[in-house]
Amino acid sequence: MADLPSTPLLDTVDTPEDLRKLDPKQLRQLADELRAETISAVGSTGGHLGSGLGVVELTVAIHYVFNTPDDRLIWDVGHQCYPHKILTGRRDRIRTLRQGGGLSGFTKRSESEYDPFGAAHSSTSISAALGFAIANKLGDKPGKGIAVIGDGAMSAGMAYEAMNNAEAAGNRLVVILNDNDMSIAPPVGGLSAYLARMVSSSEYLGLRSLAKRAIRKFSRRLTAAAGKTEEFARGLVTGGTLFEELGFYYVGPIDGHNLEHLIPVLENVRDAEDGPILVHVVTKKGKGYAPAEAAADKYHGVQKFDVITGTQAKAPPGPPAYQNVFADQLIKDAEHDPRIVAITAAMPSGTGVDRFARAYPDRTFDVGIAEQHAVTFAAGLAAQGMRPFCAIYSTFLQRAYDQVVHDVAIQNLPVRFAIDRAGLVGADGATHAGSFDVTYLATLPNMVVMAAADEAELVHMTHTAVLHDSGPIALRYPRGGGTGVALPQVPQRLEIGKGRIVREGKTVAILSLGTRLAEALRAADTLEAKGLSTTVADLRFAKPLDEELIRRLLTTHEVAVTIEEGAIGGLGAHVLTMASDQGLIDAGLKLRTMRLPDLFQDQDKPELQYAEAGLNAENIVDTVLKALRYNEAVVTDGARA
Ligand SMILES: Cc1ncc(C[n+]2csc(CCOP(=O)(O)OP(=O)(O)O)c2C)c(N)n1
Ligand SMILES: CC(=O)[C@@H](O)[C@H](O)COP(=O)(O)O
Ligand SMILES: [Mg+2]
Repeated sequence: MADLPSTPLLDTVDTPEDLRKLDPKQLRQLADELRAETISAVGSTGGHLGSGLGVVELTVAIHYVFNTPDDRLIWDVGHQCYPHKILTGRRDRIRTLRQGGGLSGFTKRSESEYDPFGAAHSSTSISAALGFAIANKLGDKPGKGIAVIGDGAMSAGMAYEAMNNAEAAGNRLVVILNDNDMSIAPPVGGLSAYLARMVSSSEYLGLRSLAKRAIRKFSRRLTAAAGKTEEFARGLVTGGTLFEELGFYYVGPIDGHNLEHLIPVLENVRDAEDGPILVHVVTKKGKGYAPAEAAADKYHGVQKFDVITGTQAKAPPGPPAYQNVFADQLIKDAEHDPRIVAITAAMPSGTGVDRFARAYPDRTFDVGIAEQHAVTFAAGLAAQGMRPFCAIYSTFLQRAYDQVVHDVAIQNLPVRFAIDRAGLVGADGATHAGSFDVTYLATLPNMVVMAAADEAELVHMTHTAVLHDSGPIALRYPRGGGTGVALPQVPQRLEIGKGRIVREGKTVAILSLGTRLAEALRAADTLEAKGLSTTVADLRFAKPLDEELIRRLLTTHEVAVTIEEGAIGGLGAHVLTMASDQGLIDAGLKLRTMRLPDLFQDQDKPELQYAEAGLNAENIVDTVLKALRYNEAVVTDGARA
């Protein structure tokens, strides 16, 4: 393990109360030590780094100036909150970040009173902070709502819905816009260009013009306070802003790494009688760590790394990642079909859309963090005869559900949903798990839902989706690398609603959807060894079901088990409904469904998460044996209990 950094001042600070006892002159040293500790911790765990490094000074300043936890501090997304965790009583566990049983990589209410609101999906902070502010106002309790939101997160509609409604909070609401001119990838769109213009065109005002302007903007108290400090003067920009039009007092742009600017400005904002106030802070993603500052992604999310060199641990060479298999097939299809376009909502590399963009820049659209818009935009494209692929993580597509139903499914428009990160995702935990897409999509009329069992299947499904023009279609696949099967040279067009038999048996039927197929096959080996002849089917489609195949399996086997990487209400529920509707269980068939448990699973290694979920080969065997009321010992002898 690398040497731990020397942090004599940070060692004296366990909570913000300790921090607030320091002399302002000590804060620079504290920030430097906090940064070193953050780098050291993430070096040993991996995780989100660049965003946290960019808000080290801001974290120190906010806790120094405001009265947390009574002032309710909400970090948007929460991926930048590691320095905050270190300062709020969790330093002793900071090297457990994102590990099983350890600290979450995001803010989490159950972890600390300094995390008043859990996050991980973006752009919720202003709404939540407004809720806290209004509740305190109505309850006559002290405490503001403070939202820290990034420029990337500011691209989502929710942020504007909240600002549009914020006036009632008055000075109880403070929004700090952390503008580092980066999302996960470089930011896109008009808002980003607007912020860039504001930053590049701003001039620091002299004290006199500040006074004039401040009289116009703020109450007398704030004006008087502001007049005392040249630093505050530097923080105000001339001219109206979009935020002012929305009813906020705008302060900024401010250098977010300069504590001598930040502290007085935040003190004035804290003491302002009017509001709500938006403070525009300019920071650098990856600040203070050369390898991060130099990286194209500013070290947004990293593997464990060597702190001295910044070299990240390399994953051992293995099969290609699912998102790249998807993108590469789409690129091949797009060669012959100019109607194919790809859409990402601020996740170009995670979804493989960056590869598509390199091949077809004009046919690629990064819409920013705007999943709802992405889906309706795709619906418009589809209605006009294009073949749009909306590549969105399962968890983030949740946000666009109404658009999926209302704009796509009801109109039966051929939008293609490439649903990445389906199933359990590991270190990001419950907020990012792709547990619900089969449930929420397969319930919709017109929708076709496919799940790839391996990367070869993903090639076929991508190609099938390209050619499916009669309505919406979704293909889902997990995070990470494939199974290592050979990729097909020629992709097949799959027949919609038709599964395949992978292994034929007589007594037990395992009906698998998605990448649990490998576990189903392992289970079949064990069952065969116990004398139970086992069929394994890869259903491929959760909707429409292959009713013919399912009926055959359910009527010719003694026990049937469905298995999937999704929550209740998915494949199992649909098979059960079909079996019940068609009277297939009346004659005594033993039908069992295996799916994710009805709880939000915390972060861990994916294989341990699946073991905890009870979706491994051993669990399948166990389910079958229990269904057949076999006694293991008797089974081994080949006799029935
Ligand atoms: C609804 C939603 N979509 C996508 C993401 C994935 N995501 C996490 S952080 C991030 C970039 C955020 O950029 P910004 O708010 O500027 O914060 P920074 O990382 O620059 O500090 C994205 C796209 C998410 N968390 N939530
Ligand atoms: C914070 C956030 O939402 C993303 O950074 C997410 O952690 C990315 O996950 P992947 O690593 O699966 O792309
Ligand atoms: Mg940003």
